[in-house]
Amino acid sequence: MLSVKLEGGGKKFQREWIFRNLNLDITVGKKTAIIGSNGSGKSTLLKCLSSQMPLTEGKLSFTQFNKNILEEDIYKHLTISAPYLEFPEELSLKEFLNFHFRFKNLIKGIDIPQLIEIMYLENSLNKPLSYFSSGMKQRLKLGICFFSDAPLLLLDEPTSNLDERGINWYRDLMQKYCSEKCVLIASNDKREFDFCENIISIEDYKLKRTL
Ligand SMILES: Nc1ncnc2c1ncn2[C@@H]1O[C@H](COP(=O)(O)OP(=O)(O)OP(=O)(O)O)[C@@H](O)[C@H]1O
Repeated sequence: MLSVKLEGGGKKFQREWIFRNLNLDITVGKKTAIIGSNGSGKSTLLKCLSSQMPLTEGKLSFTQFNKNILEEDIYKHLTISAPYLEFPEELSLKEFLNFHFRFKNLIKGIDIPQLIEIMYLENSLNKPLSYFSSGMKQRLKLGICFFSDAPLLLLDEPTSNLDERGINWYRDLMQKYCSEKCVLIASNDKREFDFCENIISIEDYKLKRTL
C-alpha cells in the first residue's frame, strides 16, 4: 500500500516560482488530477513527484507498508507516460516489450501476447517503433504503464494523439486496472480526468513570489 506526501512543495526556475506551498497526500485507490493552462507547471510537478527533477523547497515522502522509500528508489515503484518520453526507436514492439519487462513485472494474470492484443498492436509485432504512428506509440506508453506491476502511475496528457476509440480505451483501462494504484494525471482535457476524486489547479499555487 503506497502513499505519496508532499509538504510545502515549491519549484522555481530562475526567478519564477512555478508552484509554491503545495501539499499533496495521495493514497492507493484515489485518483488525482493536476489541471492548469499551458505552461502553468503540470509537467514540472509530475517530474518533481517522480524525482526526475528536484524541488526547490518542501518535503516529498513515499511510504509503503509503513516503510519509507528513499527518493532515489522511487523509480522502481512508478511508471510514467509523458509526451516528452521517447522510445528506443530501433527496437521492434516485441523486442521493446521483452526489454521493458526485464526491469518491471507485468501485473498478475496478463502476459506479453495478451498485452499486445489489449493495446491492439498485434499486427505490428516485428515493426520497428520508429514506424509506429503517434497514436500507436501513445497506446504503447499507456499499455506499459497500466500493466506494469508498480503502485504509482503518473500520466501526463494521457490521451494526446489518441482518436475516439483510443480515448474510450484509455478510460476503460483506467476503470478496470487502476483501482489499486496511486494515480496522478496532468491534463487539460476533462475526458482524461473527470473520474478523479481530487482535482488540483496548479494555478492556485502560483501566487506567492519571492520579493
Ligand atoms: N528546465 C526548465 N528550465 C526553465 N524553465 C522551465 C523548465 N522546464 C519548464 N520550464 C518552464 O516552466 C513553466 C511550466 O512548464 P510545464 O511544462 O511544467 O507546463 P505545463 O502546465 O505542463 O504545460 P503544457 O500544458 O503546455 O504541457 C513554463 O513556463 C516552462 O517554460
